[in-house]
Amino acid sequence: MKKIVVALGGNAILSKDASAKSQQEAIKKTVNVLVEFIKRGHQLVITHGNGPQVGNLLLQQIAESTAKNPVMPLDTIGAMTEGSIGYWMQQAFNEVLEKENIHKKAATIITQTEVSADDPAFKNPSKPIGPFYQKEEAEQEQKKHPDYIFVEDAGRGYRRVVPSPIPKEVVEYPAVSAMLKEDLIPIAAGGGGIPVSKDAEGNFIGQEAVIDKDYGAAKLAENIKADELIILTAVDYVFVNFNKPNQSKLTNVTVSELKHYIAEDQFAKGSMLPKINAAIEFVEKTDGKAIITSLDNVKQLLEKGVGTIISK
Ligand SMILES: Nc1ncnc2c1ncn2[C@@H]1O[C@H](COP(=O)(O)OP(=O)(O)O)[C@@H](O)[C@H]1O
Ligand SMILES: NC(=O)OP(=O)(O)O
Repeated sequence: MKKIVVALGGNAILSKDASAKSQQEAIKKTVNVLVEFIKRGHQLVITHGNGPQVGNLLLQQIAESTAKNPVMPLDTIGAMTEGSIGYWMQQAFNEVLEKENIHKKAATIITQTEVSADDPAFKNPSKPIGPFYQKEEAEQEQKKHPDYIFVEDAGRGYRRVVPSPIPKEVVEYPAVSAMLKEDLIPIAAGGGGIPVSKDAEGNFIGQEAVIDKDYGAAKLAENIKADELIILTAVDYVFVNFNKPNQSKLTNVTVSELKHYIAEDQFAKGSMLPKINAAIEFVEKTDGKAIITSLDNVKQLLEKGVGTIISK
């Protein structure tokens, strides 16, 4: 039995259609795969992204806001998406667990993640949120919101970027550990957790930011002393020379080999690099392993250890 934190990428929740129904359907498919970990006796903690959802909800709020019904700050919108995605996920899990006759329950913890108020990320927004825009659409949006920053996102279009500070600690990690002791399945640190930092009195205050869920998952895995961090995305393996004729997959790789590949610029900044950095962070700080693979490959991973496996 292993204690495993799984970080779910965008395709596990959202395809092209952002309706609630469509996201719930995608989550049901995802959960049908994740239940394989439970069937094999592992303890599972689920973390998920919220980049599209947090940006979409903010746009909805801006469109309908009035003085009496103001737009919420990003930390609060982050909490709302942790709630909505967590709700979809726990409902899907509990349905599958019941069907499979497994006497366990999943539940969501609205999780805060402590960050430093003077993290340099606040002056250098890098986390893409919300929808993709064509170049002309992004220019129109920029005119409407002169303070926003739009960047090209890994060849997929333009997106707004917001600050994404590095997690220092997942505030509610003891609640996650307590749930595991009770044989429950926690859904926690969704969207990396709500970014908070301490004020002069030592009280937490929300920050206008969105944490990278892979960094949030790595910190949670470290905090709860997990055996494995599994980052599920759209590719079965991490590759060197990705999308080039000499592309080759990484199966078993060490942290020092990965650092060498980072120096060669092998991993795209807005997509694979944060996953690699999160994996390195977890492996360096613990005795655990990190795995990067796809949701489609989970059975192969469980049966044959197929995927990119990162160790010290
Ligand atoms: N070296 C690489 N090896 C594998 N995939 C890479 C590499 N560089 C960039 N990628 C891309 O990164 C993507 C994963 O990042 P992203 O789509 O942002 O993740 P998420 O699943 O969290 O939404 C992969 O699907 C792939 O297209
Ligand atoms: N918070 C976060 O990293 O979300 P995405 O993975 O959806 O971008």
